[in-house]
Amino acid sequence: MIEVTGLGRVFVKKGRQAKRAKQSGPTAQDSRVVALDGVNLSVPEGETHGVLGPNGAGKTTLVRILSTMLLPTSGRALVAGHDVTTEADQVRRRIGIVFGGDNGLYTRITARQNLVFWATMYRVDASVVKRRSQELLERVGLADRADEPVEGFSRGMRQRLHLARGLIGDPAVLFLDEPTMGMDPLATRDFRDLVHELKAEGRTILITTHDMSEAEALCDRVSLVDHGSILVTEPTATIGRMLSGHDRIDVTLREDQSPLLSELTGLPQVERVDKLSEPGSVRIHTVSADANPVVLRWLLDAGIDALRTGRPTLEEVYVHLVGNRGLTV
Ligand SMILES: Nc1ncnc2c1ncn2[C@@H]1O[C@H](COP(=O)(O)OP(=O)(O)OP(=O)(O)O)[C@@H](O)[C@H]1O
Repeated sequence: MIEVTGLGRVFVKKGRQAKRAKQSGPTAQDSRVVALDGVNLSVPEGETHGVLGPNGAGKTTLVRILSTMLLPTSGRALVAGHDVTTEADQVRRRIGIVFGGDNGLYTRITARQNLVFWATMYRVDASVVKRRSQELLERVGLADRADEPVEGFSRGMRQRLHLARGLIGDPAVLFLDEPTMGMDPLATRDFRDLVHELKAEGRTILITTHDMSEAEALCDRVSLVDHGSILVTEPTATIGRMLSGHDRIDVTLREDQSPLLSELTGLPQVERVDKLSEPGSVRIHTVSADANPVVLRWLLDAGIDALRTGRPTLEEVYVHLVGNRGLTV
């Protein structure tokens, strides 16, 4: 549904931006910014795909190119079978875009008027505009506020209206750029439920986020992006496997077992042992998945049976590859 091959985007800083770069010293002299650098990505129909990365990684640039708002400087991207550069009109008819923040809503007019306006922009057939607007207002829980000006809406309500706006053209592909940024936990939960419903309808969804729990809750697969490149694309559920040398076992030691700690740390199959916040609990990082059975046997023989094994989480993989820049958990 989304096929990206060798996609690149270089920005050339102009005017004051370029002058500032030149003044900042020899390393900053280059006025070119490589926002995307040879990105390859394939998102099949019906998948919810997360694009994660720190500020400036290139996430928004990717979404802007895929939604035909920005031209790439190299490479190619197909969305719903159409080229974003040469068939932009065809692409636009099949996509919906939801950006976080306030862009794209007219606050002095009502929620319903916003939808009717955007329906016209999306060339939705006049005979269905009224019905579809009402359906969407109901769907996002705004039917009872539909005829109030948007300026009185909370952040969560605005974001739900954004989603309704993104759905006005009944899109096969939906782009969500930081959709729950700044929302409170309840509004976030409702918004995620809506995204689940859209996924169940078979829509393809590309979502950018800093939020690991959001990616884990919504995405079938994730791509980690940094400095304009995709570092890894993996199923969310199994991404921990890629840190194969980082399997871990959590154990809780009774007080009389604490002398075993130094023996445990000295085992050749153990990479390191970290204290956890719970008293007596430690996390054992083994040197490889193969080492786990040996360490587990040792623990059981030593009478330590309060234990849990696990793979690294998405957050741990992110921190391993990107560092903790831009992380929200
Ligand atoms: N119009 C522009 N002119 C110059 N540089 C730009 C422009 N738009 C983006 N950039 C640069 O391209 C790089 C990628 O930016 P982009 O907005 O895609 O990152 P992002 O991953 O979406 O970051 P954030 O999480 O902060 O939204 C950054 O270095 C940014 O400064």
